[in-house]
Amino acid sequence: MANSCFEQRTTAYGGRGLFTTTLIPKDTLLLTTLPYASVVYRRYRKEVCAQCFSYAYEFNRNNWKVKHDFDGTASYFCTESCKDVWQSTMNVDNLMAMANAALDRQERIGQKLRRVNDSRTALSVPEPTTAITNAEIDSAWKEAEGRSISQVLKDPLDELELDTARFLASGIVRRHLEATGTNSSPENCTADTWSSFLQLQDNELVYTRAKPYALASHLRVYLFLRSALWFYVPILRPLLETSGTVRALLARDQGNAFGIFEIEGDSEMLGYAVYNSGSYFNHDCSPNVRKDRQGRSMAFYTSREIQPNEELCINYIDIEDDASARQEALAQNWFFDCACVRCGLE
Ligand SMILES: C[S@@+](CC[C@H](N)C(=O)[O-])C[C@H]1O[C@@H](n2cnc3c(N)ncnc32)[C@H](O)[C@@H]1O
Repeated sequence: MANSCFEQRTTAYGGRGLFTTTLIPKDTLLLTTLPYASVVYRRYRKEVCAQCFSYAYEFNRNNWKVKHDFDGTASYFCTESCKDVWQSTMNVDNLMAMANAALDRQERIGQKLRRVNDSRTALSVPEPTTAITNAEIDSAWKEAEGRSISQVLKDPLDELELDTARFLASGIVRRHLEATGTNSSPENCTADTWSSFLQLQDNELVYTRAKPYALASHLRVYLFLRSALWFYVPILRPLLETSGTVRALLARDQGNAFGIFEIEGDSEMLGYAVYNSGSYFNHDCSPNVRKDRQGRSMAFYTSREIQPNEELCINYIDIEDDASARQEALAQNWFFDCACVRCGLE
């Protein structure tokens, strides 16, 4: 749900931001948005509802009992109605269930191979250096695309890479449903589109320069995902034969995704999601907007009265910390120097 009391403009410090067009009272709902792509970490698969992200622990339960089983891979739900919504949105034609089962199967194959072969798959990536260029990144992806699809990685993915593969699968399925017009359910109609996803800031170069080792990891995830889905979910092949969709998802996941935290404690991170229209809120160490996860949706409210033409900002990090700790956290995890007024004054 968008609200006409604010609009997107270019900020003075670079990039786009959201600005008010009128005075907005405190506690006004500015936006409610659904994820374009998301993942519940696999270790929480039984405890977090795959549809509404409810955490069983917060309901004094060990796990959820409503299951959708496909080929030995189960998704868990807090209620039958959440399962029904998931079926009619993400799991149209059983696609998400097939993709998750294919990834689990591929993981088991990798684990078996590890027992007989301890070497790592050699990939052509540039030497880790802060001077990595777009051309070098392009050529590493091209080389990966040229690999045989049936070549199985010699070394299994780690837990983080497997969760990344699941995040990518959700984005690929969403893009497929949109492209084939199979997304007529109300949730899919209100969720953002692939073209709005592509408008998000692309952080591939800045991220690869900050964490050069991540490129090899991303290539491995692409090869794993491609061979897993190629044979078991062939309808998704057009989105996998080149790396374009996977690369676009990875480039925008970094720096735009929101953690899915438990509602009460806000300490346990259960997964993450990209909410396209929520990604235009810049960070401020004295924010005027708070975010509030409501099930699968993310809602944004004003936390004070806001004058016309003020920028609307949330906080990406803990704002109780002192200036140097805040700047360090933003540089390390978000790769930018904070341009907010508070940082300028402290
Ligand atoms: C989630 S995006 C926000 C929207 C973004 N400005 C855009 O044009 O798409 C986060 C990016 O916005 C910029 N940004 C956000 N808050 C900032 C701040 N306080 N100071 C400087 N740059 C900021 C950084 O480039 C950061 O990587």
